[in-house]
Amino acid sequence: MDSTTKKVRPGGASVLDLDPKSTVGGGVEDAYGEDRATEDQLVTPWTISVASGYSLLRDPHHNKGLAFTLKERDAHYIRGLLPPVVMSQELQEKKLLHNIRQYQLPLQKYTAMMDLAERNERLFYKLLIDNVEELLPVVYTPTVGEACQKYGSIFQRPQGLYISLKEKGKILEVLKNWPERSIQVIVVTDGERILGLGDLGCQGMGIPVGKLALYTALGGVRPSSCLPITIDVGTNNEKLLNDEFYIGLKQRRATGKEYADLLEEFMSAVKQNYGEKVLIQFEDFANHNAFDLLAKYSTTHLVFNDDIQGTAAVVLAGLVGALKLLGGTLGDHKFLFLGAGEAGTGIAELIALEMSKQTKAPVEETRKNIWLVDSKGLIVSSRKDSLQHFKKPWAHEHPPATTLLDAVKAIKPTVLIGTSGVGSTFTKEVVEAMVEFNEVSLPLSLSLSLSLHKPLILALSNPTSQSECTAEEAYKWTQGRAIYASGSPFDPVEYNGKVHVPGQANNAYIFPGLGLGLVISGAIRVHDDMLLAASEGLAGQVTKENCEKGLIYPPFSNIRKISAHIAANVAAKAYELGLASRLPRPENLLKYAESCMYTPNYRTYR
Ligand SMILES: NC(=O)C1=CN([C@@H]2O[C@H](COP(=O)(O)OP(=O)(O)OC[C@H]3O[C@@H](n4cnc5c(N)ncnc54)[C@H](OP(=O)(O)O)[C@@H]3O)[C@@H](O)[C@H]2O)C=CC1
Ligand SMILES: CC(=O)C(=O)O
Ligand SMILES: [Mg+2]
Repeated sequence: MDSTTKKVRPGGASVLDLDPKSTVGGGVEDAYGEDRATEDQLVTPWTISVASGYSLLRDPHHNKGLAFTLKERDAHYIRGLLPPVVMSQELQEKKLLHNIRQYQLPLQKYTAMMDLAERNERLFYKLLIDNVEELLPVVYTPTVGEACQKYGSIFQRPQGLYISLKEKGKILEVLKNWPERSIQVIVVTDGERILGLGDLGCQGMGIPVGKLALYTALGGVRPSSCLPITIDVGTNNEKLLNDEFYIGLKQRRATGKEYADLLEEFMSAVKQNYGEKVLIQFEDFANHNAFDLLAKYSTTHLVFNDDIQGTAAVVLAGLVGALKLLGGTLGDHKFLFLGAGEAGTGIAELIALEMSKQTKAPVEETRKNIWLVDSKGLIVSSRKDSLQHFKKPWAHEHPPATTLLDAVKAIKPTVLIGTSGVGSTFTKEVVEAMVEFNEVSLPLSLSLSLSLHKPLILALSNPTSQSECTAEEAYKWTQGRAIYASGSPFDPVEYNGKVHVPGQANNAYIFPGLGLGLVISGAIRVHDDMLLAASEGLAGQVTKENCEKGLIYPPFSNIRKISAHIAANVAAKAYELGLASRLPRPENLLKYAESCMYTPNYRTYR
């Protein structure tokens, strides 16, 4: 396509014919009823291209395949380009689901879904939304992990923007090459810590693509306003460096000033190109960059780190859900983490903050109920000098413990949380120890003494291969007593005649609704209280019926409703804090959030 030419469809309609119906993103509906950028946003070299005929069938944003009516086929020059049948979107969906179910391998299903997204965007989202529990594991964890590992060989077409060291000095130009102008959410990775799979370099692109698919499907953010970006500063993955088919820069990772300068140019270019209300979600950066980037840009940009903050909000909501089963308050519990990186310390800090709000005790006090273990053992004060800054607040006075089992025996936690990225680390001995002392130590109130027989075990590491223990192991080793949730999904487990349904503690519950709330309120900064608001929004959706089934999270099948509640809570907090720029404040934020959500049903083309 000639990007400098305004395209006019054969019928004569051009961008000037558009019906200027305003939308949340400040866009308008185009001649097909799709949301596009307004004319004043269309600074050269962008134009709106209005496809018709053959090219319309190849435009995933507008293509409806066999669902084009005969009238539409005439009006848009596609009669004869399709077989004669006209099929409803529902029937197309049924056919595709049937096809996808025929594939044996998850990666085949993933590829089929991605092909569909590239062919017919609305059908992709309809299929995903209507079958979210079945298809989430296909487009997201665990399959997206395998897709990233094989990303170079799977994909023919780019699904996002690649910004490498070669683009230094030209990042603004690169952003302008993206065909959509009205961007509201960017998910960016540098591929250094992809799930628990390590450094996958440029192949990490599967993660921003997957996360943004969930922004749309789960949170209702328009697909055209989502932009996946991978920053390629090299990779330290020897296998990739030696792979002749590797798609990224074949050099070791840039660090220090070179890295910081590229990121600085990127962040400035984003703000310059899209304004200050574009949300930038940092995803799967290694912790030696993640904390610094968040600290540096959270005062100047609308940024959040999903691994540190989104995960924290989802886990806090799960704990509130678990308290409905266990009784007591957060302060009655003792938490032990395996893994003291982004997820571990992020969750720990939000729990401490919430406890501090509840008890009015200083956060330095509430942190004392929370303990973390890293690759060198329990984090204690005698290690303080050699600890990274994000671990230091957790270095309590205590004798050292080298193994997790020793730490569990010493600390006697009621809640065990895995955020290490290493699979099978919650061994039988560790899990049995959790049961043992939860039975014998009844230190707290009488109301808790009975319920503490249920240890809470969260194995958050992704993908499934890195899970600290499986659902089956957790239920078996605790004789069915554990309350268990994992980062990647597990099937229900039957133990001693009872079916146990594991929860999925994944930040996918939070970021789509959080992002929607930020977008609809025109928030200019992310504040910790918004994370608490998001977490409350999720926890509030756990019903009595869920509790009776032992669930600490509501089912993903309700996720659009859940996201709307999270968005409303986050937006309300943004207004309360004076960080919302969309004025006047809508009176009913829940209704407003719902009304803003993208729905993938086909539109009738004029
Ligand atoms: N469920 C969800 O929603 C989410 C899950 N995650 C998952 O959590 C995992 C960790 O992510 P993240 O926190 O960002 O990673 P980080 O690299 O920031 O942290 C990993 C931590 O685990 C520790 N660790 C590594 N190996 C061991 C070991 N054998 N024994 C004890 N500790 C160990 C590391 O120790 P040291 O510091 O000494 O190196 C580090 O503290 C990943 O698998 C990721 O997929 C992440 C975000 C969200
Ligand atoms: C879920 C997620 O963000 C992670 O595993 O990194
Ligand atoms: Mg992540």
